[in-house]
Amino acid sequence: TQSTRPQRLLAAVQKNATRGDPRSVVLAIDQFCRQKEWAMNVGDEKGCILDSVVSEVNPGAVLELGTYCGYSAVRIACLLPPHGKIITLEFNPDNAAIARQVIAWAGLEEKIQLVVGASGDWIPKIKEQFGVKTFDLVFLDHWKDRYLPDTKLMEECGLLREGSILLADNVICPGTPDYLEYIRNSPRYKSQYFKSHLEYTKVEDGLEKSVFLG
Ligand SMILES: CCCNc1ncnc2c1ncn2[C@@H]1O[C@H](/C=C/CNC(=O)c2cc(-c3ccc(F)cc3)cc(O)c2O)[C@@H](O)[C@H]1O
Ligand SMILES: [Mg+2]
Repeated sequence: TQSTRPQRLLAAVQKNATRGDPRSVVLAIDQFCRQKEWAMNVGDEKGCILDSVVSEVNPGAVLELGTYCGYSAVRIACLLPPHGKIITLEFNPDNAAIARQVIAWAGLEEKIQLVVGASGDWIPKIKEQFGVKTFDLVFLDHWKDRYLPDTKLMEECGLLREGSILLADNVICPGTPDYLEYIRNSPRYKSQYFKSHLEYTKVEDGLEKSVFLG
């Protein structure tokens, strides 16, 4: 039977990356996506911007919406401080199964909590289920029309504190117009656009970094 792209991406990690070496996993995925098949990972160029934001925030608690194959969860997790953790939500069980194996190959199972389910269902339950008070950093990379409703839900559920950082992928391509309009005009956020390119291409895209002001 025909394999899926996530399955072929995982095979490339297992073939080309060193077990327990997260940076070799990131490199193997980027090389696979550049040389073999494009896939919707945040990628190496926007990944460097993600790295700089993670390093600056030095987060103890990170939430990621949309794990896909685990590329950004691995990239974030290898920059976390010793007790830092990332909770990543993925509602497609096939993608979650691949991501779990990518995360295991990187040796980051202790730092990354992969939860299979929809963000809308899980955001209201995170506090009680995972003993998280608020998130220092949220990385949004799931369906683009869900960035805004999920941001409002995170506000309502008290998951954001003064100084929490939201970092959103794809605000240009595919685009998240309603989210951008809200976040850039809300007095409760201070936003900054980081111009870059769609992963593995020359097409414009970028990340929007927003600080919640409380
Ligand atoms: C109930 C839906 C909302 N809640 C959700 N909760 C948990 N996981 C969710 C999710 N939505 C989607 N997901 C998962 O995130 C992933 C989806 C990500 C969507 N991303 C994109 O569409 C995307 C698309 C592009 C893209 C850009 C240009 C192009 F020509 C083609 C594609 C580039 C990107 O960087 C992208 O992130 C999947 O694994 C999906 O199962
Ligand atoms: Mg993306």
